[in-house]
Order: sequence, then structure tokens, then C-alpha cells
Amino acid sequence: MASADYDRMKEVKEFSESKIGVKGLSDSGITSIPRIFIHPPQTLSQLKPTSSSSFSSIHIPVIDLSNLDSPHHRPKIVDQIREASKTWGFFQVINHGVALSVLEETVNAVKSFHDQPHQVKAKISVGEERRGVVYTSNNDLYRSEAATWHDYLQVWMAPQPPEVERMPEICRREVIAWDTHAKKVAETLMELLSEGLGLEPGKFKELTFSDTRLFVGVCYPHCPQPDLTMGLASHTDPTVLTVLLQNHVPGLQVRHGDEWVDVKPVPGGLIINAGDFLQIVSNGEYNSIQHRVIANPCKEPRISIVMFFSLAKWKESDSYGPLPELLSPEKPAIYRNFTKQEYDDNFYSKGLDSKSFIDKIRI
Ligand SMILES: O=C(O)CCC(=O)C(=O)O
Ligand SMILES: [Fe+2]
Repeated sequence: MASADYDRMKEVKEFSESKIGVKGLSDSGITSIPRIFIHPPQTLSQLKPTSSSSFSSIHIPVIDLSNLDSPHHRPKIVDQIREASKTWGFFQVINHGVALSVLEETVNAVKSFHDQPHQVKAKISVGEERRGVVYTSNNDLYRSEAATWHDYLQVWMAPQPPEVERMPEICRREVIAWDTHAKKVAETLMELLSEGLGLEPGKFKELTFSDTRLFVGVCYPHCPQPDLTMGLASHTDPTVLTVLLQNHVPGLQVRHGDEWVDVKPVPGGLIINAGDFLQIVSNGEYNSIQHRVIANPCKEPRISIVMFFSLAKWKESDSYGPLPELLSPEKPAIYRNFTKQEYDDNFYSKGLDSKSFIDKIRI
């Protein structure tokens, strides 16, 4: 905040070290939020979504994955996914093969984790930044201009899963099970996305996206002043692909043209979105779209389980860019190649504001 007339960092540190979390603040019955959560007026003025009325007919595509193996249905599904990834960058899939009971168990397990007393959650060790198990409040607490109204549990499932004993007992079994299911869904989708660009189904496998999987179980507790803060600030995912499972409490919004569009929870649905890497390797055919979560005005917490699939290793050369197979004189590369180092440096210094990286490498 430009004109913060208080020692903001001190209050951020106190909140962080108290380990009470946003859930703890919410449960304590506060009626106003601490000032470190208050966002600047220019962000807040964009909170009134232009298409949020419940009558709005505009929503991200819902794609039915049944009959994927039928030679009659598959090309139609491939078309729908390509169109959705191009125009929206986001879509929901139904009939993806994961039982409703599994989805419910996963959501309930993450909810149970967050429902524990903060003293219990505080014992979860904070691992190295890119490894292990981390429980914390607020993405980017120190780097962003204002804190956001959520807590999260983060577990690196691959390349190496944490030792079982280090995972919270209350949701360990479900986290491990969800990892397997989400990976399978992501692999199927990446095949369909490959086919959508006229590539062999296995082409995107070369991105080894499923070898780095980050499980994030997010809780957006009730916020007493949802008009003053955000659940999660606007960003694009610095991933290849993201698979998201949410409970029935809404809050996720996707940028579509000039509008913020609510993503309505569809029972049994999974939300899929293309990350920055997919936009780059597809040479802009698929889009990594800005999204955000509004602070939760409902009494019930919003739960989301996000599985991030990132690039593990692509080519020996250690340089990344649009797939040569997709380039032609008519369709020249719109991004230059870049090194993993460049990408990581940008991401870790800029945090979630990684969209600027894509703009930086745009030719
Ligand atoms: O919780 C959500 O619905 C969105 C989470 C998200 O976008 C993220 O963690 O990158
Ligand atoms: Fe995201």
C-alpha cells in the first residue's frame, strides 16, 4: 500500500507467527478484518463483477468426457476442449471417471484438516520452499501488497512425495488417493489437448508435467468484510495444467474479455485450466487466463483442492519455447525460447504475477 501509515511488515509478521490463520480469525468471531488484509481501492473497485447475477447465462464450458474411447465421440470432445482452452482457458469436466464419493471424501478430508485447532495445524512443519508439507495462511503474505482471506495446506507429491509420517494424519489417506486420481485425469486431458493441436496424443507427455505435482488444499473461511479484501488475488497459474476440485460454495472468477465470470460449482465436476507453460508451448493456441477468488461471504467455508502440474524436464537443452511442430511460415513463433533459470527467477521474485513473464518473452 502506497500510503501505509503503520508498520505493515510488523503486523504481517505478527499475524504469520501467531499461526492463528485466517480460519482462526474467522472462528474467533471478529466483525472487522485486520488492516493488513485491506486491498487498495483500485482492486476493490473491480470487485463488483459485471456478470455475477444469478440470471447470467455466461459460464465456462462444461465438457462431458463419457465415451472418450468411442471413435465417434472422441473427436467431438477434442474439439470442445480445444475451443474451450482457446477462448476461455478454463472448462469443467464431468463424467471424468472419478467417483463422486472420492470427490466428497477429498473435500471432507481437507475441510477436516482446516477445522482442527490452529495449535494442531501450527505443528505442521514448514518444509523447504519447493518440497515437503507446508501449512500456512496466505499465499504471498510477504510479497503482496495486501493479505488475502484463505489458509492452505501444500504437499509436494512429486518428484518426491513427503514421508508419510510428515503428512497430516487427518487427511493423509485422501491426499494420496487424490494425487492418483488427479494425475490420471490430467494425463487424459493432456492427450486430448495434444490431439486438439493435431499432435500425437502422447506429445505433451514430453513435458513430463505429471512428474511434478503440487497438492494444495485451500480453505476460504467466512469473511466478515468481503468487500474490503480478496480470497485470492488475480493471477495466472505458472503451470502446465491445473486440476481443481471445489465444494459447493462459490467464489472462483475467471476473466473473460472485460468481464469477471463466476465459475458455478457443478456437482461432480472438475475445473481444468491451462497454465502459462501450456500457453507458451502451444504458441498461444491455448490460453492461461487470469482468475481470482472473492472473499467468502457465506457462513460455510469454501474448500478447493488444487493440483498443479508443472514442467519437470522437457528437452536436454534446458531451453523452453513453442513446440517446433506447431510452427510454420504462416504461424511463426510468437514467444522466444527461454531457460528454466529465467522462468524460475521471474516466478520466485514476482510471485503470482507471472503473466508478465509471458509478456516479456512475447516476440
Ligand atoms: O481456490 C480456487 O478456486 C482457485 C485457486 C487458484 O487459483 C490457485 O491456487 O492458483
Ligand atoms: Fe490459480
